[in-house]
Amino acid sequence: MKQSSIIFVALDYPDAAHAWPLIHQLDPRQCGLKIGKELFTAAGPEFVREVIGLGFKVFLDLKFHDIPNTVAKAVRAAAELGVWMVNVHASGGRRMLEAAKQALSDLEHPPLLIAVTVLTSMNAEDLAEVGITVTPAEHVLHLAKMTQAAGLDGVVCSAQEAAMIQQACGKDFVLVTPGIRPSGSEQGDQRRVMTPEQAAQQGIQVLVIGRPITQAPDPAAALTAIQASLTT
Ligand SMILES: O=c1ccn([C@@H]2O[C@H](COP(=O)(O)O)[C@@H](O)[C@H]2O)c(=O)[nH]1
Repeated sequence: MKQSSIIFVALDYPDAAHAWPLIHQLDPRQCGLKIGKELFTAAGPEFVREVIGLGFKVFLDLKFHDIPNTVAKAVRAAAELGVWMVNVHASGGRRMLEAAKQALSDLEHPPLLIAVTVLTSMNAEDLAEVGITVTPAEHVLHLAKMTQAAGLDGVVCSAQEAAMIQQACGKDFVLVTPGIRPSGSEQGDQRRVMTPEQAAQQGIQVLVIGRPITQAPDPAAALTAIQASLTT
C-alpha cells in the first residue's frame, strides 16, 4: 500500500505579518509549514519557534550550500530551533553532506536532514548553462545516491523523478517534492512539475506547495481542495 503524502505549505511571504492570517486558518494535524529564505530572513528564528509552539511541523528550507564546517554549524543551529526537517544542497559535495550529518549525530531527536538534488525550476538547458550536460534525471539520480551514501534521510527532487529514486534508494528514503501544480494552475518559474494527485500516487512522503495555495483567493480553501483531491 502507498503511504500517504503530507503537504507542506510554502510560506513564501515577505514577513510574519503577511504569513499569520493563513497560519491561523491551518490545522497542524493537516499540514506542515515550509519556511524559506524570504520569510526567515525577514522574520528570523523567533518566528520559527512561535510556529513550532503552535504544534506545526516546520521544514526550514534554507538550502545550506557552503564549506563543510559552515554547513555543519548551520544545520546544528536549525536543529536547535526544533525544526522537523532541514536541508542542504547535495552539490556541496560528499564531505559537506557527511559533515552536516555528523553535526546532528548526538541529538536524541534530530530533524530529518535532506539534500536538494536539482532545483525543480531547472530543465536540461539550465543545467547545460552551468556545465552539467547530462539530463536532469541522470544528475538527480547521481546526487540522490551520493546523498544516501552520506547517511542523509532523503532528497528534494521533482515528483517526475520519484519512481526512479525509489527504485535506486528504496521506499524509506524520504522524497520531498516541490514543483507541484494542480491542473490548470500557473507553472510560473517551475520546470519539472507534476499534479498533486499524480505525486501522491507515487508514494512521495512530502509535497511542497506554495503559490497554488498562497496566491489563491482563499488559500485555506485551496489547501482543503488539494487535500481532498489526494484521497479521491
Ligand atoms: O527544487 C526546489 C527546492 C525548493 N523549492 C521551494 O519550494 C517552494 C515551491 O513553491 P511554489 O510556489 O509551489 O512553486 C518554494 O518555496 C521554493 O523555494 C522549489 O520550488 N524547488
